[in-house]
Amino acid sequence: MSGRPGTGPEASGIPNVLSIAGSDPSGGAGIQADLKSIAACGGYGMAAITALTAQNTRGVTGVHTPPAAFLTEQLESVAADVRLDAVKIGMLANVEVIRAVGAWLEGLRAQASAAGCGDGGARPPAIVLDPVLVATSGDRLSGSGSVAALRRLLPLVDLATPNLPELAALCGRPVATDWAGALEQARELSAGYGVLVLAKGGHLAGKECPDALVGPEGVLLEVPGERVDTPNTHGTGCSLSSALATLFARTGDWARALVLAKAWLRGALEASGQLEVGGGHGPVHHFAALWSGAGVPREEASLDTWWNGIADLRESIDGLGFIRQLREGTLARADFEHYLAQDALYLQTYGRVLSQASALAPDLAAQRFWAQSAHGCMVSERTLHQGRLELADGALPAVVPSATTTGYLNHLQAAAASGSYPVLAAALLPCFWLYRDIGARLAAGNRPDHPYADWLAMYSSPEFDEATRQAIGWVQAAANTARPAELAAMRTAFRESSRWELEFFDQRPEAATRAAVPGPATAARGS
Ligand SMILES: Nc1ncnc2c1ncn2[C@@H]1O[C@H](COP(=O)(O)OP(=O)(O)O)[C@@H](O)[C@H]1O
Ligand SMILES: Cc1ncc(COP(=O)(O)OP(=O)(O)O)c(N)n1
Repeated sequence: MSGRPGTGPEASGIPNVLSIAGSDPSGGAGIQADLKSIAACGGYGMAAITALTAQNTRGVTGVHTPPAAFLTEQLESVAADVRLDAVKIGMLANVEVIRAVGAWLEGLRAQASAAGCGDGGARPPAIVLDPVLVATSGDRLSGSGSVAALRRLLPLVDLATPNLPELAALCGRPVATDWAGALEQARELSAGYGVLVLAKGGHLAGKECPDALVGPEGVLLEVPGERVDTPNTHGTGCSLSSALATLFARTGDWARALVLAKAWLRGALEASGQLEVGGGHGPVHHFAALWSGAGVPREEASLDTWWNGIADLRESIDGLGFIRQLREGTLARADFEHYLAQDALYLQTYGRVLSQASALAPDLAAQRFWAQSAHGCMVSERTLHQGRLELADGALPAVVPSATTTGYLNHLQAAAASGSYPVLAAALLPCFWLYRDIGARLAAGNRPDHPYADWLAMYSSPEFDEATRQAIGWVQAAANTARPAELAAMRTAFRESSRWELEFFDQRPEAATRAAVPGPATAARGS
């Protein structure tokens, strides 16, 4: 999913990104949203205005469209002077305007091929088309005949980002009612017009909000996402498409740009309540991350990137006989009890380390989260283990910690001893995230007569899901403001804990017997 070779900013590393879009005077959508998004994502933003709208967070009351020839004049003026690394196209109010943009794009292409693209000559910018037809409020933003004209624009762009109604209109089909239907329409559009398509889940019903890059053969990358519970979704399409254009210009890869843009937009949606703008669908908080000190989206600070970076370990965990047998309910009781005994030993020290994260936390809310997690670990999970292992309250299983249990706990205690809250939080996260991930798949095999039904239910419960979501949020917040060396240490700690999780699931009873070496974990357990 890389772009054309060489596309991207020159020496400064700051790409020049042009938005060709309408004006939203309330600032949440159109060129205003685009310029904020481009700046928030690390680009230099420019805007050629296609139309003036009179609108606010409740709706659109008027549209004024200047002559298409004047748009062409704006585009030619900017392009004659400024190197364009990416272009985002938004609201094009009528067929004449769409044709003017199409003619300008063809001119750019012709210039690039005449100059010998790739040989040090002018390169065409990456083009993102957000085919705006109707605003969130339901008001039309493009006139009749626009759909056919937009279809002719598609082969001239690199990526199209229609929402579900726009996708359906471009395909000439009814609006998709589920994600599978949306992906199929996106594939059809991609194959029909030779363009990469971003299928967007914003208009789906339900708590999931996925997006997917789709090519002529089907899905290239799907990025899942939970729906943020907010009315402030005005301009999400404009913001995402300009963020994508900017981040593609910075990374040269659509998949990497999407992962970063989606995480950034999520933060902007979550922080939208901090703004007090209008009484309808308010804007997202484009600068939430920037103003919090996190800076522009960085791949190395994105937890989605970390998660993708442990795909090999996750695959290995999924492939373990232990996990398969646990799901099927065929795991031998002795094996399960061995695992539980080691887990009980692990959790006692893990609870202490969670308490240390609370002690190191930078603010009261984070302090409370880690303290509650320590409490949850010590009470609920120990209760489950004690019940299954038939232990008296507070008693530990009469086994020695395995080399794996000891090694994992040593790693966590070393993170705590480093005194760095971000590093410790990162080290603690896989025990939430990997369990939630595995728990969701294990839960699919759960049934009332499953021998380990209560255990499977705990790790797929809404409470554990929520705790994991919050843990991810706290670690992401810490990563956002971490300096490069600390960020690298966080990522190493996260991967190392994930590797220990794999080993923990893979340990065998005989390995534990061999490895009865008391280490620091044992000492901590006894105190
Ligand atoms: N409530 C929400 N929570 C999380 N992401 C959302 C939410 N609403 C929209 N999005 C995301 O915003 C982007 C724009 O989506 P969509 O609403 O489908 O397009 P448009 O704004 O063009 O109508 C997509 O990445 C989508 O997943
Ligand atoms: C001037 C202008 N352009 C585009 C839109 C539609 O914006 P979009 O990002 O698709 O967001 P929604 O408002 O539909 O969520 C607009 N309203 N005004």
